[in-house]
Amino acid sequence: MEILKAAIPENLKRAIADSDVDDLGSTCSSLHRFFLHFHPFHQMITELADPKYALSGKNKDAALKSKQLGNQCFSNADYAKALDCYTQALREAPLDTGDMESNLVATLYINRATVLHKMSLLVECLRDCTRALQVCPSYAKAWYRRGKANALLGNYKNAICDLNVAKSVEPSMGGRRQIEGELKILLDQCRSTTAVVQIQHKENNCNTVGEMPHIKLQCVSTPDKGRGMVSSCVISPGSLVHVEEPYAMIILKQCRETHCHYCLNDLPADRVPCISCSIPLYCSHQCQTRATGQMFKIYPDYNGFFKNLPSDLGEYAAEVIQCNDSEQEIGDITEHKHECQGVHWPVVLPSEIVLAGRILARFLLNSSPEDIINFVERLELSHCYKQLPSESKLDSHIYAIVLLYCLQHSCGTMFSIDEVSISQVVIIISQIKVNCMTVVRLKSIDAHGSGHFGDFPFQSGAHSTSNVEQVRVGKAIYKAGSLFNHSCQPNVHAYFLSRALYLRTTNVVAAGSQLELSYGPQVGLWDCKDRLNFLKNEYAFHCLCTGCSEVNRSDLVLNAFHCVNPNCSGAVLESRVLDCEMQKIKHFPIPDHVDKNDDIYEVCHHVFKQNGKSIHIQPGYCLKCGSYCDLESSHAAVGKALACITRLQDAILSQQISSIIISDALRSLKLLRLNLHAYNKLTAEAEDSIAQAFCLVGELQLSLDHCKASIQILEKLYDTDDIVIAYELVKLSSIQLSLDDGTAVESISRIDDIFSRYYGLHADLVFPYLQYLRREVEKFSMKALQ
Ligand SMILES: C[S@@+](CC[C@H](N)C(=O)[O-])C[C@H]1O[C@@H](n2cnc3c(N)ncnc32)[C@H](O)[C@@H]1O
Repeated sequence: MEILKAAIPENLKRAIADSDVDDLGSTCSSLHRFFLHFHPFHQMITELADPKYALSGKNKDAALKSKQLGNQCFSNADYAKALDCYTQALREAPLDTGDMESNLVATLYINRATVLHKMSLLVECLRDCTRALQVCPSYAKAWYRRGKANALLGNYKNAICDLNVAKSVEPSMGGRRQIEGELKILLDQCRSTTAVVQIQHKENNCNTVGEMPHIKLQCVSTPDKGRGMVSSCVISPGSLVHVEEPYAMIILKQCRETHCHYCLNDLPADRVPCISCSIPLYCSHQCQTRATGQMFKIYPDYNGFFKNLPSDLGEYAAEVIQCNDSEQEIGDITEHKHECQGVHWPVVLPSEIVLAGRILARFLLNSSPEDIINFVERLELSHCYKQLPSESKLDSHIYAIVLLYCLQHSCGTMFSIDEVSISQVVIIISQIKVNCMTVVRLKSIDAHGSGHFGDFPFQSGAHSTSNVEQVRVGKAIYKAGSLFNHSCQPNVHAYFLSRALYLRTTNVVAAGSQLELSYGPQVGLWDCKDRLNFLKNEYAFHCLCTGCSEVNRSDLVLNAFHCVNPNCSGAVLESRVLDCEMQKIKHFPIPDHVDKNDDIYEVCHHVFKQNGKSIHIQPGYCLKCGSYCDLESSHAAVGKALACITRLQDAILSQQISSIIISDALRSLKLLRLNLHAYNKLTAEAEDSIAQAFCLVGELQLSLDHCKASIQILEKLYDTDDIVIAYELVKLSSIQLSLDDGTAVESISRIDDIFSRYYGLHADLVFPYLQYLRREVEKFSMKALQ
């Protein structure tokens, strides 16, 4: 890409840098003309899109090599490695090798099932057996392995059926005898138990709870933020106001090996590869089918096989093999289909560009190629082309042309590549910048660094804090979701279940007020200046929300220094923050109305003694008492203290905490408290690190004290019932539980309240750790009763 960029003539680069939407026809056709005569461009497109260079295609030899490696690892009892090798082999193996009796894919599924069995992952083992049977229904070993897994799961009747089918299709006498022996044992076990009988064939399913929004929202035009969403009635906190499936979605590159490429949930151990290329991995055949439109089925007619079995067994076998097929519904998304030939471009191009390709492919699915002229208009998304920096305008021109050529190779000649189609894609790329949502998942992670999405991170009594982390897993365009504007003091919370976007109110929303979510920055997270810069760089707009236009305490104190007067609670600001805050202070409506108990009065009373618009304050002067503070020496002291805290954080990461490092950190904390405002976020972060360190060395009471100190500061920066506080309370409660401290009950009840307001009925699905916390509360109640 850099070669292309460097070769573009300067005057063309300038024209693109200065261009507005109306100029796109001319800039796009000039750049296109230039590339058509530039040999490296054609070479690049060939390497990206020609199936001849498809290194990510299926490859039987590579699959056999990976299989052999897997067999070696299995013999050495290295099951984790064997699992990886067989999965890799499944990624590489072509499905239809023509040989139904010893189909490579079926063999690989059974090899992997054997490993999963050894690892005690029986449900996963069962699913792999079923997959092997879907490719090769007469595979005796697969029925046998399935029977063994079902028996261990207590599904005795199914296990008996599996082994009976295995016996019917097993060609060797010795094999049949072995199965008979197993059957005898099973029949005895079955007689002595009243086991639950259930055909265990279900694939992984995407979790959802069927809650639907009941409130009707309207899209209105606003004077300062364009279109926005409002409700005509009052909405109470915790109400679900919007649910939507994405128009297009893409997994982030760093999650390709860990999350399903369709639903973005965690990949299970029995992950399923794409049928036609070696790139995506899915959590189930259901997701794979929805992403590619290809059914996992090569056996055209199972009936011949079923007919040879006794009728009851035939019915059973049919149900096992065909169950997933009947549940398949292929929507019109199939977003990987046009990328699925093992060619390079979907792997190499940035995620946003591949997402633009998915949007275009979906549009073309329901429209004729000439409609490309209306592509942007029909999508009805706002864009920011004019506001983009020069470099981004050039990049979007280059990527639009490259993407269109790649798509043309992959989809056939469905549209002509000219100034119209190129400028439409340039705008789509700028629409993605403004409208794309980052899909995140909550993860609980313990202080030792091991992460858990679904499980509970530690056993009660272990010394560990449990942190909540948000992990970015994908990017998506939600057409209606894009109509919600941003606020740094949002009244709506966005979260994702599988692919769906859920929006829930967190506060009371008055009738006619806008429903606004946060695009990332929030009051309490960063100060106003940082939020404005972030939104300008990432989304190309100047934020006009209440948080950025009206004075609030959090922005005044988050990065503030301490007044020289030790008893004064006033904030002292450096020029970077003061410039931004002064604008807000000058427009603060009625200073007389600031109540003495008001939290703003607490930190900047002096300012309001001055006269409205003529207010003048210098950096370094206390906003409450007017005293001067030498910020240079404060900066030096804070810098030294922070270096010590960073050393502590490194020691936590490498688990090399010494008493010297902790003592240094405690001295640094004192320095921070002396020099920084009492609600400065850096102090909260230092308190938090010290709490973690004390926890790791088993000093739980000290850990608890510092964790509480950190939360007390954060409660001043955020609302006390903000979700961020709930995440911090998760840490606090984990320490309280380790100490067997009954106040954990109060923390957990606060966590529960906040989570149900932010996630409603989905709280346990989004963060399963809550169930563990509630069980601990029950234990406390039981103890109290004894
Ligand atoms: C995802 S769109 C939201 C819907 C948009 N207002 C529309 O008319 O389509 C994001 C765009 O809305 C506008 N916007 C959203 N929140 C804003 C805010 N807090 N301040 C100013 N403009 C905002 C900006 O133009 C931004 O690029």
